[in-house]
Amino acid sequence: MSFLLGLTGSVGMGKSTTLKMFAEAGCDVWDADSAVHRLYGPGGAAVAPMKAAFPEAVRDGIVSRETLKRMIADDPSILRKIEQIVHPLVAEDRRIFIERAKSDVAVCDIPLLYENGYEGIFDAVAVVSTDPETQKSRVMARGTMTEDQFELILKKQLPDAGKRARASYVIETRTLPYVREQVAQILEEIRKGQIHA
Ligand SMILES: CC(C)(COP(=O)(O)OP(=O)(O)OC[C@H]1O[C@@H](n2cnc3c(N)ncnc32)[C@H](O)[C@@H]1O)[C@@H](O)C(=O)NCCC(=O)NCCS
Ligand SMILES: Nc1ncnc2c1ncn2[C@@H]1O[C@H](COP(=O)(O)OP(=O)(O)OP(=O)(O)O)[C@@H](O)[C@H]1O
Repeated sequence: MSFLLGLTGSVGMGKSTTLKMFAEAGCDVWDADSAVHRLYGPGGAAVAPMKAAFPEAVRDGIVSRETLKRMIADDPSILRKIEQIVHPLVAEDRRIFIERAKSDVAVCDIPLLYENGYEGIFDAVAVVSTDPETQKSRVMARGTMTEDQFELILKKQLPDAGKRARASYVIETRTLPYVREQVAQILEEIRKGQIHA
């Protein structure tokens, strides 16, 4: 069985970028946003239930994130309904990954790890973090969210300080080489701990 490391952090803090570095270091990795993409895509398990709940958001057999974002902008309470449909399906996808993971350390990137109370699944949790100005400028530079959407998502998330306080490890996502260094250090620590356990 793999040592299970949870990876989280607020929107735009650098989860996906950091997860890639864990993968490059030999870890089996899984991420919730990609699972949502698969579930919304052709043949995805979320397509039928989403079509039943939000017919206008499903076209040509796929869930349109653009339409969802417009709908959420008009009525923010819709996000909660989407979550009720999507989160159990994401949890099942994650369970299968964990069951099949083969590397000594396996990493799951979950944006809402603390908000949804998933801490207990993991042996340790790493939080990616940077200052709020960098965070916002990264999200805005991506051009996929308006400022209002960013603020709405941010409000739904446990503040960065709370995440840092609960973390086993905090990864400062200042520069890419520095993140790589911290990833190597964490893996070394985990592996040492396993050997001495
Ligand atoms: C709102 C949607 C349409 C936005 O799509 P978009 O392609 O622009 O963004 P993407 O999915 O890549 O998410 C970007 C980031 O937003 C944050 N985020 C997304 N959904 C949520 C949510 N329900 N609550 C808080 N933060 C969220 C996360 O930090 C995530 O990494 C989409 O995220 C969605 O359908 N969310 C509901 C499913 C969900 O809760 N996903 C979160 C992981 S399980
Ligand atoms: N350590 C870093 N140094 C410099 N830029 C970074 C670093 N980490 C991430 N970035 C940049 O910040 C942006 C957001 O990073 P990333 O997509 O990894 O964040 P995320 O937390 O997965 O975002 P989301 O919550 O929206 O899914 C990207 O454009 C990425 O290139």
